[in-house]
Amino acid sequence: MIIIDGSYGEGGGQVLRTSLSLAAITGEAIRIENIRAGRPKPGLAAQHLTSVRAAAAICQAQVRGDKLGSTMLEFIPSSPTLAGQYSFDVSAAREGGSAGTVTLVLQTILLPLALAKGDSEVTLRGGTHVAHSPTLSYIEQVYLPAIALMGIAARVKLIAWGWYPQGGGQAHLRVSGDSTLCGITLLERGSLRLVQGLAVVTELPAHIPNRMALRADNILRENQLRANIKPLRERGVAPGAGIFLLAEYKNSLAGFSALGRVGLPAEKVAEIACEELLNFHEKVAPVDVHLADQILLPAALASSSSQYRVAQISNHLTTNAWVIHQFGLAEIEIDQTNQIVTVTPASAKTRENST
Ligand SMILES: Nc1ncnc2c1ncn2[C@@H]1O[C@H](COP(=O)(O)OP(=O)(O)OP(=O)(O)O)[C@@H](O)[C@H]1O
Repeated sequence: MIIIDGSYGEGGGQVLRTSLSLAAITGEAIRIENIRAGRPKPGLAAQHLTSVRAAAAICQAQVRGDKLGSTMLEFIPSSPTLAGQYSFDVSAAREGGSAGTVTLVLQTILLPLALAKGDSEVTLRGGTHVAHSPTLSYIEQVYLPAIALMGIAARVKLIAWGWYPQGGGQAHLRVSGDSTLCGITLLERGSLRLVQGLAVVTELPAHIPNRMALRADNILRENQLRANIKPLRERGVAPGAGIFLLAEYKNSLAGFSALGRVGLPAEKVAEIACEELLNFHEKVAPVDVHLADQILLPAALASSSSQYRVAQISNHLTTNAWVIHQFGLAEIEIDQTNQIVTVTPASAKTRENST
């Protein structure tokens, strides 16, 4: 049994989710202790518990400690990952519901399903655009295209917007199985072609997306960036607002978002997302700070090495590298000076040595 200290490094939910994905993929039994010890409310929250349940469903795992607030989890897979049709609801994990994000549940099971025999379809309910996590727009426009380059064919569709605090969103994921993962080299991003954007509201007046779009458009043009920002007003289960910007470089994609809340002017929401994008654009790296930690797992499981330059080395990145190391799957070198991540999967290393 592999024992993981959930308080290591970032000490958040990602230690748990990466461990769950790797347990499902390798069939290794795991125990995670001190879950989310680095957070003000440690232990499993609704999103984490749903991730545990989703991972357990796909590899028929026996689980101990799977309840809200639990700081210890044992997870013993009893079958290789089974492709199929699944449905998971984050709000069902807590009485009174939850807007916990579906995107992190999606990331927990996506790789195991891509490596399983056969195709899968997953319906996910909960938050779709929630702070401190990838939005579903980011998953669709940045994460999935990046891992497509590594051999994973998956598509996601937004069925209903889910914002904090009500949640109630829905997404549908299709994953092709039997994938063979290959490494990625992303050192130069090339020139910026266009910034695509969506300024969206549900159950709020049309002037809000229009003002977000106009402000973003003005800021980006003042900075000599070509932009195409569309305002969108949609129906939803509750009011919500946000802006999602996609920077399309010749060799890479990067995503930036900001969410509205009561009291925050529409223009300010646009400014927050634009500022993030402009900070990234000032640098030369092709991989944004969030994608940097998210592509580490497919890179570690690939049949060849990867190398990518990141805009920032985060605690999430170094912590995820540590978790992967606990499973002995890859050598990961993070060059702090040049901000380059080099991943040599154990399988690629064995092959290199034998040739
Ligand atoms: N704006 C964003 N765009 C894309 N990805 C994001 C964004 N913000 C955070 N992420 C990603 O979301 C993940 C968050 O992991 P983290 O462990 O902090 O999450 P969590 O389970 O919500 O936990 P916790 O409540 O423990 O912080 C990381 O992979 C990070 O890169």
